[in-house]
Parts: sequence; C-alpha cells; structure tokens
Amino acid sequence: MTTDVTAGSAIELRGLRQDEWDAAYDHLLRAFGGATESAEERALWRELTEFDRFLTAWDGDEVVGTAGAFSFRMTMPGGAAVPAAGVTMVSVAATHRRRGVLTSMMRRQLEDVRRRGEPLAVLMASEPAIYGRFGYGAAAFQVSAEIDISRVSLSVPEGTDGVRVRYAEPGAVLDACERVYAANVPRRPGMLARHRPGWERMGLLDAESDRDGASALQCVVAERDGQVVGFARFRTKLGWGPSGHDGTVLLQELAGLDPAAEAALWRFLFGIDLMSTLKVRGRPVDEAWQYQVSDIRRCLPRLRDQLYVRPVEVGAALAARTYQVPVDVVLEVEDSFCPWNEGRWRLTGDAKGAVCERTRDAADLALSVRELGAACLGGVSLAGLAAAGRVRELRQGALQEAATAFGSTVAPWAPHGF
Ligand SMILES: CC(=O)SCCNC(=O)CCNC(=O)[C@H](O)C(C)(C)COP(=O)(O)OP(=O)(O)OC[C@H]1O[C@@H](n2cnc3c(N)ncnc32)[C@H](O)[C@@H]1OP(=O)(O)O
Repeated sequence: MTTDVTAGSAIELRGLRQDEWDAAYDHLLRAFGGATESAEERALWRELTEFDRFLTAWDGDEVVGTAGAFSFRMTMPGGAAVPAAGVTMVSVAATHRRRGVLTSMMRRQLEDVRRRGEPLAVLMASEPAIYGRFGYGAAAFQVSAEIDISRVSLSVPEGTDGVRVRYAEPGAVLDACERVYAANVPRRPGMLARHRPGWERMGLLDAESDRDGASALQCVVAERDGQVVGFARFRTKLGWGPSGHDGTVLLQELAGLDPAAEAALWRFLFGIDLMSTLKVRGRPVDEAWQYQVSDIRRCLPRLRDQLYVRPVEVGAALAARTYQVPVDVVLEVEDSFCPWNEGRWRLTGDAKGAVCERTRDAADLALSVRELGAACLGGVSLAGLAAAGRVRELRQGALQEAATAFGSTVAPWAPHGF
C-alpha cells in the first residue's frame, strides 16, 4: 500500500478486495454518468475482474478511483499472440477529478504491467483526449454504418451459394461460434484471444432493459458441409412509416472462416423482410462488405478511433511482430512517463521476425512512444505521422523504409470492448 499525495488530500492507492467489488463498481457506474446495467452483466464483469490487478484509489473509506486490467493475448502483425494488459474500468469520482488521481493510477499500473513482463498495454478510451499523455496512441480504427438495405445491394463472391444460413438458439451454438472466433484470432492484428472463460458469454447478454424496443438476441450460423463456418448475432426492430415498413436490423457480432461464409451472412442480413436499414457498429475498416455494396454512400460509413496501444517495453513490443519488408532503423524514443523506454533502439526485422535492442548508433527517426504505439499494429502509417509533425526523419530514406516495413496487409481491429 502506498499513499500518493494529490492536491489537497492524501489518496491511498491499493488493490481491491473481493468484498469491496460492489462499492468499486457502483463508484465506476456513477463516474460514467450514472450508467446502468443488468444484474447478469454486473455478475459477468465481476467474474472477469482480475482482483490482483485491479487498482483502487481511496480517500479515507471512500473509493474515489478505479483502474483495472485484463491479462490479454493480442495478435501482432505476423500473427504472434503477445501478452497485453487490457486496461479497463478507469474512473475517478467527479468530486476528486483533476487532482492527479488518474495520473497516479496510470503510473502505478504501467509499472505493474512492466513487472509482469507484458510488452504492451491496450485500451478503448471513453474520450480520445485522455490517454496520449500516458503514451497510448490510437492504433486501430473502426467503421460504423447505417446501410439503406432497401436501395443498396450486395454482390457476393464465388462460393457464397454453397453456404447455408440457418437460425440457431444463441446459447446452443456458442461453442461452434467460439471455434470460429478462435480461428480468426491469429488472422488480424489487434484480435484478442479468449483464453479465460467468461468473455464468450459477453456476446449472449440479452437483458430486456437493454433492448430499447428491439427483439431479443437472434443468431444465425453459416454452415458448409454440416460444419459451422460463421455466425451473426443481431436484433431486429420493427417500425412503420407513412410508406409502409421501416424496420432496422442491429448487428452485434459477425464472423466467418472465409470470404464466402461472411458474404452469406451479410447477404442474409441485407435480405430480412420488412427491414430497410442495417445498422452496424465497430467493424474493421477493411471489411469486405464495403467493397461488395452497390452504393457505399448510402451506407453512411463513419470512422472512429478504437484500440489505443502503449508500448510498455519498447524492445519487446517491436520484436513481437514481423515487418512487411526488411528493415534496419535506429529509433530515438521519447517517453517521459515510462523513462526506461527513453533512448535509441535499433530495430532489424523482416517478414519472419525481428530484434529490437538498445544502441548507441545515430538515430534515423525520432518519435515519442505514443507514435510508436499508434504505428505498431500496422494500421497507422509512420509517413502519415511524419507529415503531421509527430515523427522526425533524421536519415534520408529512413522514413520510407520504416513506414513500408511497419504496414500491415490486414487492418488492425479489436473484436470486442473491454
Ligand atoms: C479504458 C477506460 O476505462 S476509459 C474510461 C475513462 N473514464 C471516464 O471517462 C469516466 C469519467 N471520467 C473520469 O472518471 C475522470 O475524469 C478521468 C479518469 C477521465 C480523469 O481523472 P482525473 O483524476 O481527473 O485525471 P488527472 O487529474 O490525473 O488528469 C491528468 C491530466 O489529464 C487531463 N485530463 C483528464 N481527463 C481529461 C479529459 N476527459 N479530457 C481531456 N483531458 C483530461 C487533465 O486535465 C490533466 O492534465 P494536466 O496534466 O495537463 O493538468
């Protein structure tokens, strides 16, 4: 237990005991603007909580701050699954804000992540302005859309007709859906392995209070030769306008083992009778449906920041991925929040693997750890960051070399919130 003195009061930072969980969670919900959730969801978050890495801030006997972490394994470019702390449930009481409580918790948490040997910390931010100062860079983006399925058609790839789509009770096909999920984990940077029980049930939560007039959760599976090769979970909301039906399909989750399996599911969603809009949230920016629609403008796509990445050990983080083309660059890294990362690192790598070690050689590129976090999943270009003035090229040609090597043919994306 340590006491961190912030302006005006002594705030104690410590772990969370099991019997304190409800108080901490109530505080968290209030800090998030009085959010409510079902008893089932609350119980699931409790089950998923890793108490030995849930940090709380106390003012006397009052919880005034929380910051948890999940022990994830996240896919890097090249397919390796790397330990990553999934930072979660971050909050400070409105009565104690802007006194440095979050800063103290972030510092303590990153030291703990380092001690555990996790090269990366990742999070989804409630507001983009919060985490850059702690070295988190926006590494993955997501697309949401409202597709006018009464006007937009979908052209599907060869093989789609060989996939059968059938309704299933969501719980009854959970294991088959999880196998599809697991098979997709190594295929995309940012994917999170579900190696701890509980996460798979997050997709089945279906409290009536959360439906907002929509149907109960529905599920279809895509099958080929009797094997489940994909699934979609969604709701429907019936509506009637002056010219007739005006229903909405609300997609929650969709995954398939191959392009035909996914196309069969999208074609199904586009074709449900009495529905005129398909709303999708948080999809990968390079997902195939965007190139299969007849009119992308009538899909109203919107881009948003999704996964923030913080290299906690720069050397281990950059060595945990592969590079599209051979690369040999010296990076001058600025990291005032985690000073053990500061200084020069030589990165040598190619499509098979990489080494990243300290060096005294002259630097080729200079950047802060936040930019490194943004670029390390291959979805944000070092060249784009340089154009924004956030990466400096110190050796001519180094930017082109590094930016090409850092890219990824598959856009990074995290499959679920946490
Ligand atoms: C992964 C997740 O869980 S994301 C969820 C984050 N939580 C929420 O959004 C819940 C509502 N908000 C809160 O609980 C709090 O306002 C927090 C946690 C965002 C910030 O906590 P605080 O203790 O006030 O932060 P702290 O005092 O350490 O601020 C550190 C710096 O960040 C800045 N900052 C803090 N919050 C914000 C914000 N929302 N937007 C912009 N800047 C911010 C502060 O101004 C301060 O800047 P300075 O160092 O230049 O003075």
